[in-house]
This record gives sequence, structure tokens and C-alpha cells, in this order.
Amino acid sequence: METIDLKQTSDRESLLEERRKKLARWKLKKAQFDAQKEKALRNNIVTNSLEAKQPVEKFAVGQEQVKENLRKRKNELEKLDKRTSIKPSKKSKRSKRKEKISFEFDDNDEAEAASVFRLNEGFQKVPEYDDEKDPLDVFMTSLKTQEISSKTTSHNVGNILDVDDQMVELEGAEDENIGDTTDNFNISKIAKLKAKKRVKQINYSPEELERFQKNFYVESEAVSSMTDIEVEELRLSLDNINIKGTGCPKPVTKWSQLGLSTDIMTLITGKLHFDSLTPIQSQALPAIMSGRDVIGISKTGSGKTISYLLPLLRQVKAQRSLSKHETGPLGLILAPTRELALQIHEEVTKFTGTDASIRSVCCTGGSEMKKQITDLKRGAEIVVATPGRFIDILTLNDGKLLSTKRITFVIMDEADRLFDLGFEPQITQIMKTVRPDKQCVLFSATFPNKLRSFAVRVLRSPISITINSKGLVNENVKQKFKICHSDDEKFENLIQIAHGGNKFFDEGQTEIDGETSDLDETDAKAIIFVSSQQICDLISKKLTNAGIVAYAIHAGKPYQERLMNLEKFKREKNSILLCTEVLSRGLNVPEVSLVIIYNAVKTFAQYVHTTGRTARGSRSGTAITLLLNDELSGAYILTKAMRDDELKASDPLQVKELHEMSDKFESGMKKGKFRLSKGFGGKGLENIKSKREEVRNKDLELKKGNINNDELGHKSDRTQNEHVSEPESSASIPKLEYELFKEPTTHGSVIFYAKVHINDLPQIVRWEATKNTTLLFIKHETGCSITNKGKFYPEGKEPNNTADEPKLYLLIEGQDEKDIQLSIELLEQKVKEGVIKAANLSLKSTKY
Ligand SMILES: Nc1ncnc2c1ncn2[C@@H]1O[C@H](COP(=O)(O)OP(=O)(O)OP(=O)(O)O)[C@@H](O)[C@H]1O
Repeated sequence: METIDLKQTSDRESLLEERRKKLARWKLKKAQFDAQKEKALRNNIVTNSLEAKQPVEKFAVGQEQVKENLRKRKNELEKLDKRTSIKPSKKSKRSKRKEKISFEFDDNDEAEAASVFRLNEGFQKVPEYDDEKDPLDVFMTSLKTQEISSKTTSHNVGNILDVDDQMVELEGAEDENIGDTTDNFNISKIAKLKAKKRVKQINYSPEELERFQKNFYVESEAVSSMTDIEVEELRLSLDNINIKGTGCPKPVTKWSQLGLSTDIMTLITGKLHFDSLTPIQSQALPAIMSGRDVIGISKTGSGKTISYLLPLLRQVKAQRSLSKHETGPLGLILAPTRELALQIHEEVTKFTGTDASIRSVCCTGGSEMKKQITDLKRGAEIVVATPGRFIDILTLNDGKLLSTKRITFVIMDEADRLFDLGFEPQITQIMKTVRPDKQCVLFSATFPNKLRSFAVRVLRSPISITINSKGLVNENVKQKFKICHSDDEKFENLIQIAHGGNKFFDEGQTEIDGETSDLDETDAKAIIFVSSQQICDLISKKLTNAGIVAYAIHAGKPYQERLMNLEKFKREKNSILLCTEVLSRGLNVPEVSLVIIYNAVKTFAQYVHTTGRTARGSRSGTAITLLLNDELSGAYILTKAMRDDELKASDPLQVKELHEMSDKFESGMKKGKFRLSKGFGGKGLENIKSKREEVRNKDLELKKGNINNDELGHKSDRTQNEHVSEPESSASIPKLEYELFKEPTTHGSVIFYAKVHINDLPQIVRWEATKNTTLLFIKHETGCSITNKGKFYPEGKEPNNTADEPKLYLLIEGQDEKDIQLSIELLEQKVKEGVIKAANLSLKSTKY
């Protein structure tokens, strides 16, 4: 006889009771979830309705969709309810189908789908039942987890839904097509295709590829005539444009230099009143217009859209028109959010205007697909899309609606966001189906590693253009300025700073402009930069008279004196060095915590170089510019280089005046009245590069030795070799051969001159030696005149007789033998710098 185990019965009862409670709890949760879902769904469906429909109609459609979806879900829930009360031994057909759908999303849309899924969680995702676990528990846990995750990631969900709410659009699309018997789309087929979400691969054989033109850029004469140094300087002035990759065209400064159509020109300058190009436009437009793949890194709102839009329109216009059987597109712009996609689409239509040959369609999630399909069927030269929706459309009707076959231009706007939001798989898929020789452009505000590796895979020998407006000066240098209205006022300020400096140096601090800044407690040195030898001598005297000791060095002083002064400056604590900018190049005295720029710099390169004498390694420092109110270019450079917080911390009246001066210079530049000095380039520009390196890798800085003879403009073979880095050593730089002459003049004085033989030097050395910038620099530094003489004879050729022009040489003339010697020294130095720079450039060009 079977005995009843009372304990077992009561256990079962309590278990059942527990289950009943759980079921009640779950039902409550489900009801809440259902209500939330219904609300979300209503919002989405209402927003997703066709813009073209009247509001009442929209609402009616939305309501119908809500009801239909709710009916479906109710059925599903009833089934689920049943399943929760009996332990299912195997999955039902329905659950299988739903699981398939969820898998499909995971397969194709990864992060995006994962987040989108949350909207429908509880309905779509049927948990796996484990024999050991209570299915209700499993489901509750999954619901809880989903709820938690949807709470914790609500921000993301919001973003993603905003981005490309695929779940809604999937349902919407299916519903939209119900009853559309005339349409080819059959719901089950669409669902199947969407389930697979595989874009049809196209095999492009090189022979079959239709040729298309990418390069539309013809450099204008004004742009061609810019020297490398001018280009470098221009890039610095255009918010510090940094280029990587080879063969980047020079930046342009005028719309007229781009060969745009009259219509576009009228729109840009006449209607939109875009008087000048933004920095990214200046550099990206010629680069993209010449057919190159480009990575453009620039902050938001910097005018990136036009940078790719104008070249895109140009390319599309030159293409064979879409045939009757082709829907396009020719150009594809991918954007992460529907708002951005719409904005871009508006911009496209602004530029295409009434031109019927370029039609643009915007395809994003969250808007009715039917309208997009109808528009696409008519043919679209340009499609602006979010990646998810674009894949949806590509997979429709067996890929017959839209094909990637004729796409020759792909743009990814806000690429960092596209990747942040998990669109990489979709983009990769899209890119795989586009012809391999397409032009591809990627714009972004940042360039994370993920994007970098994608770019490496997809782009073909790209040019990267980075606009780094405030990264010109080492971030550890605090920049200040003082506008003075006379030379006397300026000198007074210098005295104040120097006195204050000396006083505060003793206390480990210095006071500038009434503000106290930290300085090295043990030693805090200062450098005063002046623009010429004469000013250096004059200020030196005036400082001595004012009781301030400043060790002066400039190229005109005898070598021994320079060396001695520099040694004293290094040895003595809280000392001051007074020097010309040129002589301080390469100067590495870590204790320098204050730089005073007494004569406003003329170039960005000079500014970066002079400010770079402080804040060595990981130290910080201050750079103060004393600016006369007519030194407009100096003001322009300062406004570009100073960071916002530095300007904010300055006297508002002074800032106002600085901006006025800068604006005056800028408008003068536009009118051709002013231009930034060509600068002396060479080392200064190399220094910018090393500065950038310095920020990236300060360790390198530590490896550098302290000042040596080379810094004094005196070169011995030993010191030169010590400075030779890898690329430098690969550049062979022969010594310059020269003859020195001394001749009496008719006035009884003596003239010195030298002939420097350059004809037989390697071409690069000859170029460097005869460059205008080199000659101007030497003239400026030494007061000697220097001119190109003779003519070039190729190897093996010589002048036949004395009547023939002599071989190419440089004639240096001066009042003093010392000046001539110095000129030759500086010439050698410039040649060396130029050759090293060229070697570095060619080395870099093979690196990208
Ligand atoms: N050269 C120009 N001069 C004046 N305004 C311009 C110029 N180029 C573009 N703009 C305007 O500046 C604004 C920002 O441009 P745009 O949207 O192209 O920037 P963006 O870098 O793409 O920004 P985001 O990344 O936020 O989309 C727009 O209103 C645009 O019309």
C-alpha cells in the first residue's frame, strides 16, 4: 500500500504556492512591460509614419499599426503564458521562428540589433528552457536582466533607436506592403531576405568595370607657385593642418582656385555668403577633388559637409547617366543618425537645386520605407543613408531595387560615431559590395583605433588631413601676451617682467602680468627673444643700464663669446639669455621656464620654435609675447595659437585689441595687402614636427643631450654626427667649396666677397643653396648680399673659354670678412637642414 508522505505533500503545496506567487509577479511585470512597450511602440509608429501623409491620416495609420502589433503580441503572450505553466520538452514552431529572427539580427546588426532588440524583448526572445531550471524563473530572470540592461543602457538604446530603429521599420515595412498586390514585394520573401540580411556580392572583373573619372582638380597658378615653406606656413595658419600620406595637393585659399561651376560659385559666394573656406575645406577639397581617398579629422561644425559634397557632385555629374534599368546610386553617403542623414540630404538638395540630373534620396530608419522605395525606383544619383536601412534596401526584392554596382564614391560622415554605434559590420558589408576602385572619403571628429584599422583595410593610399586648431604649441606652455603702444612701454614691460622674474626666481616663482606662476624651485631661467643682432645689442645695453644681467648671444658675436655666455646662462641659477631666434634653435636647457618674445614673431614656425624653448620634457613653462600695436601678423598668430582658456584668463581689453589687430591682418590678407612672412623654414618647421613628436613621446626628449656647440651655430664634424638621426645620416651633404676675396673700393674702403661653387653639388643641395628663402635668411642674419651667378653646366660639361658664363656659383658680398665667413657657415647649415628635411620627407612618404 502506498503511504502518503505528509511532508512531501506539504512541500509540494508550498512549491505550488511559490509558483503561483511567481506567476502573479511575472504577470504583473509583464503587464507593466506591455504598457511600456505599447507606449514606445505608439510613439515610434506615430513618428515613423509618412511625412507626406496628413496628420490625421498619419495618426490613423499609426493606430492601426499599433492595434495590429498588439494583436500579434497578445497571441504570442498567450502562447507564452501556456508555455510557462507546463514544462516544455521541446521548442514550439513559433519559438523556433522567433529565435531565428533574433539570430538574424545578431548575425547582421550586432550591437545595433542587440540594443534595438530591447524594445521588443519579452516577446521576441524566447528563453532556452533547461530541464533543471524552472522555466518561469528562467524567463523572469531573463526579463529582469533585460529590464536591468535596458535601464542601464537606456542611453544607448535611445541613441540606437534614434539611429536606425530597425525593429520598428522591419515591422512597419512588412505592414506597409500588406495588400499592395501590384507591388512585387511579397512579405514572406522580404522577411526571408531580411532574415538573411546578406547583401548580394558582386564580382567585379577589372575588364568589365566601367571607367569613371575621379580627378577633376587642376591646380591654379597661384597655388602652384607656393613654395614648400609657404605651404607649410599656410597649413599652420589654417588651424594647424597636419597631413599624412603622400602627394597631398597644396591647400587652396579661394573658392575660385577649385574650378567650380558658375552655379556653385554663385550659390557659395552670392547666396550663402561663404567668403572664405574653412581650414578643412581648404585642404580637403583639392585632395578629394583630385580623386584621392581622404580621412578628414576636424571638429564638428567645421564645414566638412561641403568638403566632400562639392567633389561628389562634380564626380556624379561627369558620370554616365543612369539608364532606364538602373536605379543607382553613383554616390553613397553613410551617416550614423537619421538627423544627420536628413541634414546632409538637405545640403545636397541645396547644392543640386533645380538640376534634375542629380537626384538625392535619404534612406533612414524611422521613416516610411515605402516612400523611400518609390523614390529610389525612379532613380537616385545620390543616396544618403544610415547603414542599417541601406542594407535593408539593398536586400529588398532580391537586390533588384538598388544595387551597389554603379557606386563610385562612398562617404562616411561622423565615422567615429558610426563605429561607436556598432555599424562596423554593416559598413564592412556594404564596402565589400562596392567596386574596389571607388573613391572613399571618411570624415570624423576623432580617429579611434577601430576606425584606423578599418581605414587601413578599406581606403587606398589615403591622405589624412587633421585640423588641430589649438595643438600648435606644446600644451605645457602657458601662453600670454601684452600689447604695448610704444617701444618705451614695451621695454618698461620687459624690465618689469625681468625684475619680477629675478625677484620671484629666488622664491621659486615668477610674476608675469600680476599673475604668479609656479617655477622650478631651484632654478628658473628665462630667454628673451629679439629679431635681430642690432636689437639684441641694444636691449643688452639697456638691460645692463637697468641693472639686469642678461647673457647675449647672436650670430655676429665671436664664437668664443657666444660659448662663454651660453655656459654662464646654463651654469648660473635664474639667469637670463638674450638672443636672436635663429641662434637659439635646438637649444635645450630644461630649466628655462619663461620665454619672452620681445619682437613679435613673423611666422607660425617661429612662434612654435621660440615657445618651445620652455616646457622641455614634462616640465611646464610660460611664453609671453610683448606686442606692439602695429604688429598685426603677430596678433594673428597669437589668436590662432592661444587656447581659449588662455585668452579668457587675459585682460579682456587686451584680448579685444588683439582680436581687432588680428582681424585687420586677416582682412588685409584676403585683400592681398598683407601676407604672413615666408619664414625661414628649415629647422623651424622641423622643430614643429619634433614638437609634435615631443608631445607624443616625451621619452625621446630625455634622451637628447643638453646644449652643445652645434647650438651656437658652430659646427664640428663630431657634434654634427652626434645629432645625426637615422634619416639624417642617410642624407649625404658635401662641404661647400668657396674662395674668399678682399678688394679695395674706389672710396678707399675694402670689400669682401666669396664665391661659393655650387654647380657640381648634388641637385638637392644646389636647390637648397639657391632657394630664395635660404638667401633671404642669410642676408637677414649677416647683412651680406648674396646672389646667384653663372649658369648650370651638367656633369662633364665645362665653359669652353673665358667668354663663356662661368659655372653656377653664389656670390656673397659684405663689409667684413667675419660676416662672409658667417654667411658661408649659415649657408652650410641651411643646406644641411634642407637636405635632411627632404630625406625625412621621402622616408616618411614610404611609410604610410
Ligand atoms: N566656408 C564656410 N563659410 C561659412 N560658413 C560655412 C562654410 N562652410 C560651411 N559653413 C556653414 O557652417 C555650418 C557647419 O558646416 P557643416 O555642417 O558642414 O559642418 P560639419 O563639420 O559637417 O559639422 P558636423 O560634423 O556637426 O556635421 C553649416 O551651417 C554650414 O552651412
